[in-house]
Amino acid sequence: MITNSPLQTDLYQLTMAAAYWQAATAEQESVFHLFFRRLPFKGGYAIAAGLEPALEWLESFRFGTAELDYLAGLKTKAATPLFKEEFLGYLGDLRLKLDIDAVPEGELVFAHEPVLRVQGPILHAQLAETALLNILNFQTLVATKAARVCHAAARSPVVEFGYRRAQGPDGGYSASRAAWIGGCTGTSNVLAGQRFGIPVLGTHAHSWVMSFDDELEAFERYAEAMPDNSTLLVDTYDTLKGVDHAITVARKLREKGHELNGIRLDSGDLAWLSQQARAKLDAAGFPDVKVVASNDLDEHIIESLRHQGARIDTWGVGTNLVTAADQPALGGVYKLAALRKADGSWQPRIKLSEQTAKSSIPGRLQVRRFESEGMLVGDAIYDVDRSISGEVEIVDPSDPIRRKKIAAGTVYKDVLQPAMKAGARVFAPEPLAAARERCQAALAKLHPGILRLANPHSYPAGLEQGLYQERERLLASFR
Ligand SMILES: Nc1ncnc2c1ncn2[C@@H]1O[C@H](COP(=O)(O)OP(=O)(O)OP(=O)(O)O)[C@@H](O)[C@H]1O
Ligand SMILES: O=P(O)(O)OC[C@H]1O[C@H](OP(=O)(O)OP(=O)(O)O)[C@H](O)[C@@H]1O
Ligand SMILES: O=C(O)c1cccnc1
Repeated sequence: MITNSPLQTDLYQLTMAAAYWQAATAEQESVFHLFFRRLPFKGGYAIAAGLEPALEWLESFRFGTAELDYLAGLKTKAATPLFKEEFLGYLGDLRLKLDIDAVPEGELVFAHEPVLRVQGPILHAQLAETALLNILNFQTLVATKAARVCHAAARSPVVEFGYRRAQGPDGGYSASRAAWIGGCTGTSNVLAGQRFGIPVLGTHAHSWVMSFDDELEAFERYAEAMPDNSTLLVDTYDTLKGVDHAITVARKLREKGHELNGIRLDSGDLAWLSQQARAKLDAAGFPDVKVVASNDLDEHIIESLRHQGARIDTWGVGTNLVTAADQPALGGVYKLAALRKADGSWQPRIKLSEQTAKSSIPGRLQVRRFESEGMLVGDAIYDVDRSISGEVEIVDPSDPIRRKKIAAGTVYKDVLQPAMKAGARVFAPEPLAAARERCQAALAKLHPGILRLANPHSYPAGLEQGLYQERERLLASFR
Protein backbone atom coordinates (compact mmCIF):
# COMPACT_ATOMS: atom_id res chain seq x y z
CA MET A 1 0.00 0.00 0.00
CA ILE A 2 1.13 3.56 -0.60
CA THR A 3 2.34 5.15 2.66
CA ASN A 4 0.97 8.63 3.20
CA SER A 5 3.10 11.43 1.76
CA PRO A 6 2.56 15.19 1.29
CA LEU A 7 3.73 14.57 -2.29
CA GLN A 8 0.42 12.79 -3.02
CA THR A 9 -0.61 15.97 -4.79
CA ASP A 10 -0.48 17.76 -8.11
CA LEU A 11 2.55 19.94 -8.77
CA TYR A 12 0.32 23.01 -9.16
CA GLN A 13 -0.69 22.82 -5.49
CA LEU A 14 2.98 23.24 -4.57
CA THR A 15 3.64 26.02 -7.06
CA MET A 16 0.53 27.84 -5.78
CA ALA A 17 1.74 27.27 -2.21
CA ALA A 18 5.07 28.85 -3.12
CA ALA A 19 3.20 31.78 -4.66
CA TYR A 20 0.86 32.21 -1.61
CA TRP A 21 3.98 32.20 0.56
CA GLN A 22 5.72 34.78 -1.61
CA ALA A 23 2.61 36.96 -1.85
CA ALA A 24 2.27 36.80 1.95
CA THR A 25 -1.30 35.46 1.64
CA ALA A 26 -0.50 31.95 2.88
CA GLU A 27 -2.26 32.56 6.19
CA GLN A 28 -5.40 34.03 4.59
CA GLU A 29 -8.29 32.20 6.29
CA SER A 30 -10.36 30.31 3.71
CA VAL A 31 -13.18 27.81 3.29
CA PHE A 32 -13.26 25.12 0.62
CA HIS A 33 -15.99 22.53 0.00
CA LEU A 34 -15.55 19.10 -1.51
CA PHE A 35 -18.70 18.09 -3.40
CA PHE A 36 -19.94 16.42 -6.60
CA ARG A 37 -22.48 17.78 -9.02
CA ARG A 38 -24.14 14.58 -10.21
CA LEU A 39 -25.05 11.39 -8.40
CA PRO A 40 -23.14 8.36 -9.69
CA PHE A 41 -24.67 5.49 -11.69
CA LYS A 42 -27.73 7.64 -12.55
CA GLY A 43 -28.84 6.65 -9.07
CA GLY A 44 -30.86 8.42 -6.41
CA TYR A 45 -28.24 8.74 -3.66
CA ALA A 46 -24.57 8.37 -2.71
CA ILE A 47 -22.86 6.96 0.37
CA ALA A 48 -20.00 9.01 1.82
CA ALA A 49 -16.82 7.02 2.45
CA GLY A 50 -13.11 7.64 2.88
CA LEU A 51 -13.12 10.14 5.77
CA GLU A 52 -10.95 8.09 8.12
CA PRO A 53 -8.11 7.56 5.58
CA ALA A 54 -8.42 11.25 4.68
CA LEU A 55 -7.98 12.26 8.32
CA GLU A 56 -5.01 9.90 8.60
CA TRP A 57 -3.45 11.58 5.57
CA LEU A 58 -4.01 15.06 7.05
CA GLU A 59 -2.59 14.01 10.42
CA SER A 60 0.52 12.47 8.90
CA PHE A 61 1.25 15.51 6.70
CA ARG A 62 4.97 16.34 7.06
CA PHE A 63 7.65 17.23 4.54
CA GLY A 64 10.66 15.16 5.60
CA THR A 65 14.19 15.31 4.25
CA ALA A 66 13.49 12.94 1.36
CA GLU A 67 10.51 14.98 0.15
CA LEU A 68 12.33 18.30 0.53
CA ASP A 69 15.44 16.98 -1.24
CA TYR A 70 13.29 15.85 -4.13
CA LEU A 71 11.56 19.25 -4.38
CA ALA A 72 14.93 21.01 -4.11
CA GLY A 73 16.07 19.08 -7.20
CA LEU A 74 13.17 20.26 -9.40
CA LYS A 75 14.29 22.78 -12.02
CA THR A 76 12.54 25.25 -14.31
CA LYS A 77 13.07 25.43 -18.10
CA ALA A 78 15.79 28.00 -17.39
CA ALA A 79 17.54 25.40 -15.20
CA THR A 80 16.92 27.48 -12.06
CA PRO A 81 15.45 25.81 -8.93
CA LEU A 82 11.65 25.61 -9.10
CA PHE A 83 11.32 26.23 -5.36
CA LYS A 84 13.36 28.70 -3.27
CA GLU A 85 15.36 27.23 -0.43
CA GLU A 86 13.60 29.50 2.05
CA PHE A 87 10.20 28.24 0.90
CA LEU A 88 11.36 24.64 1.30
CA GLY A 89 12.45 25.53 4.84
CA TYR A 90 8.92 26.84 5.43
CA LEU A 91 7.44 23.57 4.08
CA GLY A 92 9.75 21.59 6.37
CA ASP A 93 8.17 23.26 9.42
CA LEU A 94 4.62 23.17 8.07
CA ARG A 95 1.87 21.34 10.02
CA LEU A 96 -1.66 21.56 8.66
CA LYS A 97 -3.93 23.60 10.92
CA LEU A 98 -7.22 22.87 9.24
CA ASP A 99 -10.72 22.61 10.66
CA ILE A 100 -12.58 19.78 8.94
CA ASP A 101 -16.33 19.31 9.11
CA ALA A 102 -17.41 16.16 7.31
CA VAL A 103 -20.31 13.94 6.38
CA PRO A 104 -19.70 10.83 8.54
CA GLU A 105 -18.75 7.68 6.65
CA GLY A 106 -21.75 5.59 5.63
CA GLU A 107 -24.07 8.62 5.68
CA LEU A 108 -26.15 9.61 2.65
CA VAL A 109 -24.93 12.48 0.50
CA PHE A 110 -26.54 14.15 -2.52
CA ALA A 111 -25.40 16.31 -5.42
CA HIS A 112 -24.05 19.79 -4.54
CA GLU A 113 -23.85 18.99 -0.82
CA PRO A 114 -20.43 19.42 0.79
CA VAL A 115 -18.96 16.06 1.75
CA LEU A 116 -16.24 18.04 3.52
CA ARG A 117 -15.93 21.65 4.61
CA VAL A 118 -12.27 22.60 4.98
CA GLN A 119 -11.44 25.81 6.81
CA GLY A 120 -8.03 27.26 7.57
CA PRO A 121 -5.03 29.07 6.07
CA ILE A 122 -5.43 28.99 2.30
CA LEU A 123 -2.00 27.48 1.69
CA HIS A 124 -2.87 24.58 4.02
CA ALA A 125 -6.28 24.01 2.42
CA GLN A 126 -4.73 24.09 -1.03
CA LEU A 127 -2.08 21.49 -0.17
CA ALA A 128 -4.83 19.11 1.02
CA GLU A 129 -7.01 19.34 -2.11
CA THR A 130 -5.65 16.60 -4.33
CA ALA A 131 -5.28 13.88 -1.69
CA LEU A 132 -8.73 14.60 -0.23
CA LEU A 133 -10.33 14.35 -3.66
CA ASN A 134 -8.42 11.18 -4.48
CA ILE A 135 -9.48 9.43 -1.27
CA LEU A 136 -13.09 10.59 -0.99
CA ASN A 137 -14.03 10.40 -4.67
CA PHE A 138 -13.08 6.75 -5.03
CA GLN A 139 -14.35 5.41 -1.74
CA THR A 140 -17.65 7.29 -2.03
CA LEU A 141 -18.07 5.88 -5.53
CA VAL A 142 -17.44 2.26 -4.48
CA ALA A 143 -19.52 2.49 -1.29
CA THR A 144 -22.41 3.77 -3.44
CA LYS A 145 -21.94 0.97 -5.96
CA ALA A 146 -21.90 -1.58 -3.13
CA ALA A 147 -25.11 -0.15 -1.67
CA ARG A 148 -26.77 -0.55 -5.09
CA VAL A 149 -25.52 -4.13 -5.52
CA CYS A 150 -26.68 -5.04 -2.00
CA HIS A 151 -30.05 -3.37 -2.64
CA ALA A 152 -30.47 -5.55 -5.75
CA ALA A 153 -29.59 -8.64 -3.70
CA ALA A 154 -32.33 -7.71 -1.21
CA ARG A 155 -31.38 -9.33 2.07
CA SER A 156 -29.07 -12.01 0.70
CA PRO A 157 -25.34 -11.59 1.35
CA VAL A 158 -22.95 -10.06 -1.19
CA VAL A 159 -19.26 -10.97 -0.89
CA GLU A 160 -16.72 -8.68 -2.57
CA PHE A 161 -14.38 -10.74 -4.77
CA GLY A 162 -12.66 -7.89 -6.65
CA TYR A 163 -9.03 -7.55 -5.56
CA ARG A 164 -7.56 -9.40 -8.55
CA ARG A 165 -9.25 -7.04 -11.00
CA ALA A 166 -9.09 -3.81 -9.02
CA GLN A 167 -7.26 -0.65 -10.07
CA GLY A 168 -3.91 -1.62 -8.57
CA PRO A 169 -3.05 -2.68 -5.02
CA ASP A 170 -4.29 0.48 -3.36
CA GLY A 171 -7.46 0.67 -5.44
CA GLY A 172 -8.37 -2.88 -4.42
CA TYR A 173 -7.59 -2.25 -0.77
CA SER A 174 -9.67 0.95 -0.63
CA ALA A 175 -12.45 -0.69 -2.60
CA SER A 176 -12.77 -3.57 -0.11
CA ARG A 177 -13.10 -1.02 2.69
CA ALA A 178 -15.70 1.06 0.86
CA ALA A 179 -17.66 -1.99 -0.32
CA TRP A 180 -18.04 -3.17 3.25
CA ILE A 181 -19.30 0.27 4.36
CA GLY A 182 -21.82 0.12 1.49
CA GLY A 183 -23.25 -3.17 2.73
CA CYS A 184 -21.18 -6.14 1.53
CA THR A 185 -21.06 -9.02 4.01
CA GLY A 186 -17.40 -9.80 3.56
CA THR A 187 -14.44 -9.79 1.24
CA SER A 188 -12.02 -12.30 -0.25
CA ASN A 189 -9.24 -9.69 0.33
CA VAL A 190 -7.26 -10.99 3.28
CA LEU A 191 -5.29 -7.77 3.87
CA ALA A 192 -8.55 -5.81 4.12
CA GLY A 193 -9.71 -8.44 6.62
CA GLN A 194 -6.62 -7.96 8.75
CA ARG A 195 -6.51 -4.16 8.57
CA PHE A 196 -10.20 -3.31 8.79
CA GLY A 197 -11.74 -6.31 10.56
CA ILE A 198 -13.91 -7.14 7.54
CA PRO A 199 -15.02 -10.82 7.59
CA VAL A 200 -12.99 -12.81 5.02
CA LEU A 201 -14.87 -15.40 2.99
CA GLY A 202 -14.33 -17.58 -0.04
CA THR A 203 -14.68 -20.81 -1.99
CA HIS A 204 -12.03 -22.38 -4.24
CA ALA A 205 -10.82 -21.84 -7.81
CA HIS A 206 -11.16 -23.86 -11.02
CA SER A 207 -7.45 -24.66 -10.76
CA TRP A 208 -8.18 -26.86 -7.73
CA VAL A 209 -10.56 -29.03 -9.74
CA MET A 210 -8.26 -29.02 -12.78
CA SER A 211 -5.31 -30.18 -10.67
CA PHE A 212 -6.97 -33.63 -10.21
CA ASP A 213 -7.91 -36.19 -12.81
CA ASP A 214 -11.54 -36.05 -11.85
CA GLU A 215 -13.86 -33.58 -10.20
CA LEU A 216 -15.22 -35.89 -7.50
CA GLU A 217 -11.74 -36.59 -6.23
CA ALA A 218 -10.95 -32.88 -6.19
CA PHE A 219 -14.09 -32.17 -4.13
CA GLU A 220 -13.30 -35.02 -1.71
CA ARG A 221 -9.74 -33.82 -1.10
CA TYR A 222 -10.90 -30.24 -0.54
CA ALA A 223 -13.61 -31.33 1.89
CA GLU A 224 -11.06 -33.42 3.80
CA ALA A 225 -8.85 -30.38 4.20
CA MET A 226 -11.71 -27.98 4.97
CA PRO A 227 -14.51 -30.12 6.44
CA ASP A 228 -16.32 -27.14 7.99
CA ASN A 229 -15.48 -24.60 5.30
CA SER A 230 -16.24 -26.13 1.92
CA THR A 231 -18.09 -24.36 -0.84
CA LEU A 232 -17.45 -26.40 -3.98
CA LEU A 233 -17.15 -24.79 -7.41
CA VAL A 234 -19.27 -27.06 -9.60
CA ASP A 235 -18.98 -25.60 -13.11
CA THR A 236 -15.51 -26.64 -14.31
CA TYR A 237 -16.83 -29.36 -16.67
CA ASP A 238 -20.58 -30.03 -16.48
CA THR A 239 -22.39 -27.98 -13.85
CA LEU A 240 -25.22 -30.38 -13.02
CA LYS A 241 -22.83 -33.35 -12.81
CA GLY A 242 -20.74 -31.11 -10.57
CA VAL A 243 -23.76 -30.65 -8.31
CA ASP A 244 -24.14 -34.46 -8.13
CA HIS A 245 -20.48 -34.76 -7.17
CA ALA A 246 -20.94 -32.09 -4.50
CA ILE A 247 -23.93 -34.03 -3.10
CA THR A 248 -21.80 -37.20 -2.91
CA VAL A 249 -19.23 -35.24 -0.90
CA ALA A 250 -21.94 -33.65 1.27
CA ARG A 251 -23.17 -37.17 2.24
CA LYS A 252 -19.64 -38.29 3.16
CA LEU A 253 -19.10 -35.11 5.21
CA ARG A 254 -22.38 -35.72 7.06
CA GLU A 255 -21.35 -39.28 7.92
CA LYS A 256 -18.33 -37.71 9.65
CA GLY A 257 -20.41 -35.11 11.50
CA HIS A 258 -19.79 -32.16 9.12
CA GLU A 259 -22.02 -30.24 6.70
CA LEU A 260 -21.14 -28.92 3.26
CA ASN A 261 -21.42 -25.11 3.27
CA GLY A 262 -22.36 -24.57 -0.33
CA ILE A 263 -21.76 -24.90 -4.03
CA ARG A 264 -20.68 -22.11 -6.38
CA LEU A 265 -21.91 -21.46 -9.93
CA ASP A 266 -19.59 -19.33 -12.08
CA SER A 267 -20.89 -19.68 -15.66
CA GLY A 268 -23.92 -20.47 -17.78
CA ASP A 269 -27.51 -19.47 -17.11
CA LEU A 270 -27.35 -18.70 -13.42
CA ALA A 271 -31.15 -18.55 -13.02
CA TRP A 272 -31.81 -21.98 -14.51
CA LEU A 273 -28.73 -23.66 -13.07
CA SER A 274 -29.45 -22.34 -9.57
CA GLN A 275 -33.00 -23.70 -9.74
CA GLN A 276 -31.75 -27.10 -10.92
CA ALA A 277 -29.02 -27.17 -8.29
CA ARG A 278 -31.47 -26.18 -5.52
CA ALA A 279 -33.88 -28.92 -6.56
CA LYS A 280 -31.11 -31.55 -6.54
CA LEU A 281 -29.75 -30.42 -3.17
CA ASP A 282 -33.22 -30.32 -1.58
CA ALA A 283 -34.15 -33.75 -2.98
CA ALA A 284 -30.92 -35.18 -1.59
CA GLY A 285 -31.67 -33.83 1.88
CA PHE A 286 -29.41 -30.78 1.84
CA PRO A 287 -31.78 -27.79 2.06
CA ASP A 288 -29.20 -25.81 4.04
CA VAL A 289 -26.40 -26.11 1.50
CA LYS A 290 -26.16 -22.61 0.01
CA VAL A 291 -26.00 -21.74 -3.67
CA VAL A 292 -23.35 -19.09 -4.34
CA ALA A 293 -23.18 -17.38 -7.74
CA SER A 294 -20.46 -15.32 -9.40
CA ASN A 295 -19.49 -14.30 -12.96
CA ASP A 296 -19.38 -10.66 -13.91
CA LEU A 297 -22.35 -9.78 -11.73
CA ASP A 298 -23.58 -6.27 -11.09
CA GLU A 299 -26.74 -4.78 -9.58
CA HIS A 300 -28.70 -5.05 -12.82
CA ILE A 301 -27.90 -8.74 -13.45
CA ILE A 302 -28.62 -9.57 -9.81
CA GLU A 303 -31.99 -7.80 -10.00
CA SER A 304 -32.80 -9.62 -13.23
CA LEU A 305 -31.77 -13.00 -11.80
CA ARG A 306 -34.00 -12.44 -8.78
CA HIS A 307 -36.92 -11.55 -11.04
CA GLN A 308 -36.26 -14.74 -13.01
CA GLY A 309 -36.70 -16.74 -9.79
CA ALA A 310 -33.03 -17.66 -9.39
CA ARG A 311 -32.40 -19.67 -6.21
CA ILE A 312 -29.17 -17.94 -5.26
CA ASP A 313 -28.34 -17.46 -1.58
CA THR A 314 -25.03 -15.57 -1.79
CA TRP A 315 -23.63 -13.33 -4.50
CA GLY A 316 -19.91 -13.04 -5.23
CA VAL A 317 -19.24 -9.73 -6.97
CA GLY A 318 -15.80 -8.59 -8.11
CA THR A 319 -14.85 -6.56 -11.16
CA ASN A 320 -17.98 -4.48 -11.66
CA LEU A 321 -18.11 -3.53 -7.98
CA VAL A 322 -14.51 -2.58 -7.20
CA THR A 323 -13.88 -0.80 -10.49
CA ALA A 324 -17.33 0.84 -10.49
CA ALA A 325 -17.27 -0.33 -14.10
CA ASP A 326 -20.21 1.69 -15.43
CA GLN A 327 -18.88 4.93 -13.92
CA PRO A 328 -15.23 4.72 -13.02
CA ALA A 329 -14.93 8.18 -11.39
CA LEU A 330 -17.17 10.26 -9.18
CA GLY A 331 -16.18 13.73 -10.38
CA GLY A 332 -16.04 15.36 -6.96
CA VAL A 333 -14.49 18.84 -6.92
CA TYR A 334 -12.96 21.13 -4.28
CA LYS A 335 -13.92 24.78 -4.54
CA LEU A 336 -12.99 27.90 -2.65
CA ALA A 337 -16.23 29.28 -1.16
CA ALA A 338 -15.27 32.05 1.29
CA LEU A 339 -12.37 34.18 2.51
CA ARG A 340 -12.14 35.88 5.88
CA LYS A 341 -11.80 39.66 5.74
CA ALA A 342 -9.65 41.74 8.09
CA ASP A 343 -12.74 42.62 10.16
CA GLY A 344 -13.34 38.89 10.80
CA SER A 345 -16.43 38.59 8.57
CA TRP A 346 -16.59 36.08 5.72
CA GLN A 347 -16.65 37.15 2.10
CA PRO A 348 -18.36 34.61 -0.21
CA ARG A 349 -16.45 33.53 -3.35
CA ILE A 350 -17.98 31.97 -6.43
CA LYS A 351 -16.64 30.19 -9.51
CA LEU A 352 -18.78 31.12 -12.51
CA SER A 353 -19.80 28.71 -15.22
CA GLU A 354 -21.73 28.97 -18.48
CA GLN A 355 -24.42 26.83 -16.90
CA THR A 356 -25.71 28.40 -13.68
CA ALA A 357 -26.03 24.95 -12.09
CA LYS A 358 -22.30 24.40 -12.52
CA SER A 359 -21.34 27.65 -10.80
CA SER A 360 -20.07 26.93 -7.31
CA ILE A 361 -21.99 27.63 -4.11
CA PRO A 362 -20.57 30.48 -2.03
CA GLY A 363 -20.46 30.75 1.75
CA ARG A 364 -19.61 28.44 4.63
CA LEU A 365 -21.99 25.58 4.08
CA GLN A 366 -23.80 23.03 6.20
CA VAL A 367 -26.52 20.54 5.25
CA ARG A 368 -29.75 20.33 7.24
CA ARG A 369 -31.50 16.99 6.76
CA PHE A 370 -35.21 16.89 7.60
CA GLU A 371 -37.14 13.82 8.65
CA SER A 372 -40.83 13.08 9.08
CA GLU A 373 -42.35 9.85 10.39
CA GLY A 374 -39.01 8.08 10.19
CA MET A 375 -38.42 8.97 6.53
CA LEU A 376 -36.11 11.61 5.09
CA VAL A 377 -38.05 14.43 3.44
CA GLY A 378 -35.40 16.84 2.19
CA ASP A 379 -31.95 18.41 2.59
CA ALA A 380 -31.29 22.15 2.70
CA ILE A 381 -27.75 23.37 2.02
CA TYR A 382 -27.40 26.57 4.04
CA ASP A 383 -24.77 29.10 5.05
CA VAL A 384 -23.81 28.75 8.72
CA ASP A 385 -23.35 32.50 8.89
CA ARG A 386 -27.03 33.13 8.05
CA SER A 387 -29.49 31.66 10.52
CA ILE A 388 -32.35 29.54 9.18
CA SER A 389 -35.49 28.83 11.13
CA GLY A 390 -39.23 28.41 10.67
CA GLU A 391 -40.46 27.11 7.33
CA VAL A 392 -37.54 26.25 5.04
CA GLU A 393 -37.80 26.39 1.26
CA ILE A 394 -35.35 24.21 -0.70
CA VAL A 395 -34.45 25.24 -4.27
CA ASP A 396 -32.89 22.77 -6.71
CA PRO A 397 -29.82 24.60 -8.13
CA SER A 398 -30.07 22.57 -11.37
CA ASP A 399 -33.72 23.47 -11.86
CA PRO A 400 -34.93 26.41 -9.71
CA ILE A 401 -38.55 25.68 -10.61
CA ARG A 402 -38.24 22.60 -8.42
CA ARG A 403 -38.80 23.75 -4.85
CA LYS A 404 -39.94 22.12 -1.67
CA LYS A 405 -41.22 23.69 1.52
CA ILE A 406 -40.40 22.02 4.82
CA ALA A 407 -42.81 22.96 7.60
CA ALA A 408 -41.52 24.76 10.69
CA GLY A 409 -40.86 22.33 13.53
CA THR A 410 -39.89 19.39 11.26
CA VAL A 411 -37.27 17.16 12.92
CA TYR A 412 -33.78 17.66 11.48
CA LYS A 413 -30.10 17.03 11.95
CA ASP A 414 -27.11 18.91 10.58
CA VAL A 415 -25.16 16.39 8.51
CA LEU A 416 -21.61 17.79 8.58
CA GLN A 417 -19.92 16.94 11.88
CA PRO A 418 -16.67 18.39 13.25
CA ALA A 419 -13.83 15.97 12.49
CA MET A 420 -10.70 18.11 13.02
CA LYS A 421 -9.96 21.40 14.77
CA ALA A 422 -6.72 23.19 13.89
CA GLY A 423 -5.31 19.92 12.53
CA ALA A 424 -6.19 17.77 15.56
CA ARG A 425 -8.85 15.07 15.52
CA VAL A 426 -12.07 15.81 17.33
CA PHE A 427 -12.95 12.11 17.86
CA ALA A 428 -11.01 8.85 17.99
CA PRO A 429 -11.20 6.71 14.83
CA GLU A 430 -14.47 4.76 14.86
CA PRO A 431 -14.67 1.04 14.08
CA LEU A 432 -15.52 0.49 10.41
CA ALA A 433 -18.63 -1.41 11.50
CA ALA A 434 -20.08 1.88 12.79
CA ALA A 435 -19.95 3.35 9.27
CA ARG A 436 -21.58 0.22 7.84
CA GLU A 437 -24.40 0.40 10.39
CA ARG A 438 -24.87 4.11 9.71
CA CYS A 439 -25.27 3.29 6.03
CA GLN A 440 -27.94 0.65 6.68
CA ALA A 441 -29.84 3.00 9.02
CA ALA A 442 -29.70 5.86 6.51
CA LEU A 443 -30.86 3.75 3.55
CA ALA A 444 -33.81 2.50 5.62
CA LYS A 445 -35.03 6.11 5.81
CA LEU A 446 -35.12 6.60 2.02
CA HIS A 447 -38.34 6.16 0.06
CA PRO A 448 -38.20 2.98 -2.12
CA GLY A 449 -38.60 5.14 -5.23
CA ILE A 450 -35.29 6.84 -4.45
CA LEU A 451 -33.54 3.51 -3.83
CA ARG A 452 -34.74 2.15 -7.19
CA LEU A 453 -31.87 1.32 -9.56
CA ALA A 454 -33.37 2.67 -12.77
CA ASN A 455 -34.83 6.16 -13.10
CA PRO A 456 -35.15 6.76 -9.37
CA HIS A 457 -37.18 9.61 -7.87
CA SER A 458 -34.93 12.51 -7.05
CA TYR A 459 -34.56 13.27 -3.38
CA PRO A 460 -35.25 16.94 -2.60
CA ALA A 461 -31.76 18.28 -1.89
CA GLY A 462 -30.94 21.86 -2.75
CA LEU A 463 -30.18 25.36 -1.57
CA GLU A 464 -32.03 26.99 1.28
CA GLN A 465 -33.95 29.89 -0.24
CA GLY A 466 -31.80 32.63 1.41
CA LEU A 467 -28.59 31.00 0.16
CA TYR A 468 -30.14 30.56 -3.29
CA GLN A 469 -30.91 34.30 -3.44
CA GLU A 470 -27.45 35.22 -2.22
CA ARG A 471 -25.92 33.05 -4.95
CA GLU A 472 -28.19 34.61 -7.58
CA ARG A 473 -27.17 38.08 -6.36
CA LEU A 474 -23.49 37.21 -6.64
CA LEU A 475 -24.00 35.68 -10.09
CA ALA A 476 -25.89 38.80 -11.24
CA SER A 477 -23.08 41.04 -9.96
CA PHE A 478 -20.71 39.38 -12.45
CA ARG A 479 -23.06 39.58 -15.44
N1 LIG B 1 -30.17 -15.92 -16.35
C1 LIG B 1 -29.38 -14.89 -16.57
N2 LIG B 1 -29.91 -13.68 -16.81
C2 LIG B 1 -29.13 -12.60 -17.02
N3 LIG B 1 -27.80 -12.65 -17.03
C3 LIG B 1 -27.20 -13.82 -16.77
C4 LIG B 1 -27.96 -14.98 -16.53
N4 LIG B 1 -27.09 -16.00 -16.30
C5 LIG B 1 -25.84 -15.49 -16.40
N5 LIG B 1 -25.90 -14.17 -16.67
C6 LIG B 1 -24.79 -13.22 -16.88
O1 LIG B 1 -24.43 -13.26 -18.24
C7 LIG B 1 -23.07 -12.86 -18.41
C8 LIG B 1 -22.31 -13.77 -19.37
O2 LIG B 1 -22.55 -15.10 -19.14
P1 LIG B 1 -22.23 -16.16 -20.28
O3 LIG B 1 -23.06 -17.33 -20.02
O4 LIG B 1 -22.26 -15.55 -21.62
O5 LIG B 1 -20.75 -16.42 -20.11
P2 LIG B 1 -20.09 -17.52 -19.27
O6 LIG B 1 -21.09 -18.42 -18.70
O7 LIG B 1 -19.16 -16.82 -18.35
O8 LIG B 1 -19.29 -18.28 -20.33
P3 LIG B 1 -17.97 -19.05 -20.08
O9 LIG B 1 -18.35 -20.46 -20.05
O10 LIG B 1 -17.14 -18.61 -21.22
O11 LIG B 1 -17.40 -18.59 -18.75
C9 LIG B 1 -22.48 -12.82 -17.00
O12 LIG B 1 -22.41 -11.47 -16.62
C10 LIG B 1 -23.50 -13.54 -16.17
O13 LIG B 1 -23.54 -13.08 -14.81
O1 LIG C 1 -16.57 -12.03 -12.17
P1 LIG C 1 -16.24 -11.12 -11.04
O2 LIG C 1 -17.43 -10.36 -10.56
O3 LIG C 1 -15.04 -10.29 -11.31
O4 LIG C 1 -15.90 -12.08 -9.75
C1 LIG C 1 -14.67 -12.66 -9.52
C2 LIG C 1 -14.34 -13.73 -10.53
O5 LIG C 1 -13.01 -14.09 -10.28
C3 LIG C 1 -12.90 -15.49 -10.36
O6 LIG C 1 -12.66 -15.87 -11.68
P2 LIG C 1 -11.21 -16.20 -12.25
O7 LIG C 1 -11.44 -16.65 -13.64
O8 LIG C 1 -10.28 -15.08 -12.03
O9 LIG C 1 -10.67 -17.41 -11.34
P3 LIG C 1 -11.27 -18.85 -11.14
O10 LIG C 1 -10.42 -19.77 -11.92
O11 LIG C 1 -11.20 -19.10 -9.69
O12 LIG C 1 -12.68 -18.84 -11.63
C4 LIG C 1 -14.25 -15.99 -9.90
O13 LIG C 1 -14.50 -17.28 -10.33
C5 LIG C 1 -15.20 -14.97 -10.42
O14 LIG C 1 -15.70 -15.33 -11.68
O1 LIG D 1 -13.42 -17.27 -3.00
C1 LIG D 1 -13.86 -17.17 -4.15
O2 LIG D 1 -14.73 -17.91 -4.62
C2 LIG D 1 -13.30 -16.09 -5.05
C3 LIG D 1 -12.36 -15.21 -4.63
C4 LIG D 1 -11.89 -14.24 -5.48
C5 LIG D 1 -12.36 -14.16 -6.74
N1 LIG D 1 -13.29 -15.02 -7.14
C6 LIG D 1 -13.77 -15.98 -6.32
